[in-house]
Amino acid sequence: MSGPYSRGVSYSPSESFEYTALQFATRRNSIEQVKYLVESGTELDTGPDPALHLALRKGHVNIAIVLLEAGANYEITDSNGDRPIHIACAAGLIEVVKVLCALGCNLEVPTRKGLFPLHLATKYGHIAVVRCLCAAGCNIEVRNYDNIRADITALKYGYNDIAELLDRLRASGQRDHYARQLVPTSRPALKLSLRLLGHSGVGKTSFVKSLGAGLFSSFFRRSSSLTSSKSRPSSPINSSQIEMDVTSCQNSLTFESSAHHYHSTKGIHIQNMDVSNVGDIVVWDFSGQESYFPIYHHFLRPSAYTITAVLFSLDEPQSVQVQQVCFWLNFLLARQKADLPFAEYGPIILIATHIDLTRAPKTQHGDWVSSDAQKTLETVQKLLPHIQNLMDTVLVVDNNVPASHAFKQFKSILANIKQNIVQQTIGTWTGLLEHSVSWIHNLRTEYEAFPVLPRSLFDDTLRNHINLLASDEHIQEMLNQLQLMGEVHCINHLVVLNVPWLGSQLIGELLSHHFISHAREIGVYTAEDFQSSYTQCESASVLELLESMDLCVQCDVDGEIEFEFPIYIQTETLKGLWEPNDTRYSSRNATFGGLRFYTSSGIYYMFKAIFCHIQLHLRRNLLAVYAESDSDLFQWRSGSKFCNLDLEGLITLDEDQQQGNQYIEIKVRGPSNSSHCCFYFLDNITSTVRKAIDIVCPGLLIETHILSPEELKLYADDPFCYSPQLVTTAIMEAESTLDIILYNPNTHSHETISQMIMFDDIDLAKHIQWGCVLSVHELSGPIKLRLCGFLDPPDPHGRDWCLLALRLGLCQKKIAALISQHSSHTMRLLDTAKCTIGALITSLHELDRQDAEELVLNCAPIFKVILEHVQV
Ligand SMILES: Nc1nc2c(ncn2[C@@H]2O[C@H](COP(=O)(O)OP(=O)(O)OP(=O)(O)O)[C@@H](O)[C@H]2O)c(=O)[nH]1
Repeated sequence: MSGPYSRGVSYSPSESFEYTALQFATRRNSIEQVKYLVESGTELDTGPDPALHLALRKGHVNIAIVLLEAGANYEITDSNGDRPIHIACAAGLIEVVKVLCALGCNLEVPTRKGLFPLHLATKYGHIAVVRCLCAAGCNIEVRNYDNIRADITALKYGYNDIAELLDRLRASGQRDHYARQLVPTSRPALKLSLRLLGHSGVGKTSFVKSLGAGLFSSFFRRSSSLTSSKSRPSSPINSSQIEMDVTSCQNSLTFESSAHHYHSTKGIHIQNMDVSNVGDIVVWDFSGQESYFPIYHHFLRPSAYTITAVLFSLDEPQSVQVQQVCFWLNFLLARQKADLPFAEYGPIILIATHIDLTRAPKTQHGDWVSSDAQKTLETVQKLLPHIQNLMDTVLVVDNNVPASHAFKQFKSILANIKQNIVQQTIGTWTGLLEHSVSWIHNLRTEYEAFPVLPRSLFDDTLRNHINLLASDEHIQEMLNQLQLMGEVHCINHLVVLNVPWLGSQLIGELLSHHFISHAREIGVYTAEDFQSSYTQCESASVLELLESMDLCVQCDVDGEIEFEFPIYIQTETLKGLWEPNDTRYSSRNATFGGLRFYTSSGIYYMFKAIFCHIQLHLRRNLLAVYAESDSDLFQWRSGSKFCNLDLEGLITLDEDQQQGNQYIEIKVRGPSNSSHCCFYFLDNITSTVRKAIDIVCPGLLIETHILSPEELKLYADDPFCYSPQLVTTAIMEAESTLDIILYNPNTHSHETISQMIMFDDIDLAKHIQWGCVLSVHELSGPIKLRLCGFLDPPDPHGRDWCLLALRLGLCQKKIAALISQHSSHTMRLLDTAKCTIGALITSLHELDRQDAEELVLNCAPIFKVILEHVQV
């Protein structure tokens, strides 16, 4: 064995001993077998080299932990005279050291050579292990058989950081204090967050002001509103355009910024607020202005400690209210991974504002009654049945009357939520967290000009000022808590110390309509150019932060460093980008192919906020994958052209006038006999686009439609799109996939599946796996979530998850095991069922669940590309 095992604790396993099944399984790293043997009660500590020691020698951490949890003896030595703690410390197996310390293992025993666990960790430079041992109370004064302390060992082997740590621990005499700080207390760590979403002008900021208003200021707000009510903003939705039937796919959501007569929120306004009867909460007021949407995903992660309020104005027609609410619920859902337990997503409440501008009646107690608000809630519930955490109540407010019953009701809802989740937070509050809150406060002053620290500097500073023994995990856990409390915001390797500054000053300015309209048309800046446009902070630091937020990408253009900001690109479509008369692609055998991404029905206007991220990832892809080859990427507003040798790809954001929805189109073309290259080229672009969508909107449902290659070749303005439902149904019904032909109503001709997907090269079939033969486990989280919405509620004819489970071949016992109070039955079924997507579609069809069947047909992958090692 190489590495520290052989050097640190020299080891020669006893040859004469015959291994047990457990030892064999351990050596082979077969965790399943180890678990099986442990569960069947096998002897754990047999022989001179017990399984636990063997696992550690081999570095099989998971097996070692299984054995420890099963009760393996951790205080015995192996044939070499080493205990598990010796082997783990020498090898730096921090996870095992943590478990051993938690079990109370003896840390003051030397190896045969007289090295203590602390000496071993020190000798091999494992500072995390040293911290863990010190926090667990090991003796830092202990000397080995040569009378040498561990800090001297550290110096001898060149680990000055460890030597300094041990020195400081000895000098400060604070070791016990540090250790105590890391222990969770029974104090709840809860600080509720309130997020407000909604179109511009619906009254989010006014709601927050009223929520925070005391009795005296309530009077003031009321009287000032009476004088200002005439200056209510014109709605950002042009009502005259809107004649929407919410059941149809036509829609008219618009975000055109009108000249507001009020002070519209810039970016995200984040503030701490002390709400009477609730306590401290953090309020996140998200501006309704569209230019800020591209960064909201950073701040809309799921959290059980957050309530999200979606506001709408009763002054709008009801169809517009429904459409706006659906937009924001879909917006939120799209930005949250769909695979967490329901309890991880905080509740969502609808708030109807501007009731005072309607003719709604009041009760005798002076409370408003609005059947419109109730109708909007009910319609939304019907349209989006899968949103499980939408509260069954809608609050009706006149934002100018903070003392009204509605605000009291909202406060009591907040207090209830807080009460319900307070138990979950027990065990998260530590002395480290407590000290950090005030420390960060001071740090903010120190870094006032630019309150951002790289994570490594943050960790070092925290250890130097607060706790020398805090491990990376302690700090991570503490940062998670601080982030929930709105004290910091972590983006990749950066820690932002002042979150309100990030939301309002930085983002609020750089993504404001004003800044964007004055930005450079081509969206490219050098650091100096950027500095002259944004003078508030030093440009290098800001650019680093913006790059980690995926707002810009750094490029080296002939030795000069430039930053491309897709969000600022305003250049209109370049002429001559996709010329039919380009001779390379005009021969009869030239190759064409493409597809469109649509959002699933009922979800509108999601792509605009994502498209700048797609452009950013296309640039990164070019730099990472195609840097060496003859490639180029041209980008303009709503489009990119990617060229590699003779292949060309066009990626655009377009709007379907008929459907009233946006889509992303990707098409590629190549010269004669380039099918193979085109196929992988298209796959590379498609994967890059999907990656960007998944990063921004991991919960978004996407449909992939295939464009008619024949019409692409003819440069048709609006080529026919074969829907995923059409293609997958044909694949499932066909005897042989390659025989499939589909009718194109535009050209009145037929196209084969090979033409549509494989650039007419049948050989490529071996690089494809059809979607219907993939396992159901490959269905994306959002599809599964929708299926839960369809199949969880009991069906009057029994056509729900239960019958589906029967059809998928599960026995009664297994079906009974799917029933759970805490998670969706359908989700559990989809996670356990061992069947293909095709079998699921067939079963749903047989069950006559057209809704669920269509969903899977439309959103499941049509095919998956098996990647080759050598690509274009
Ligand atoms: N009459 C009446 N006016 C309201 C009500 N709520 C808000 N307003 C007015 O509507 C205007 C816009 O309100 P804001 O609270 O700033 O809107 P917002 O949702 O924060 O808008 P953005 O910051 O642009 O996203 C202001 O002039 C408010 O005084 C309400 O319930 N009744």
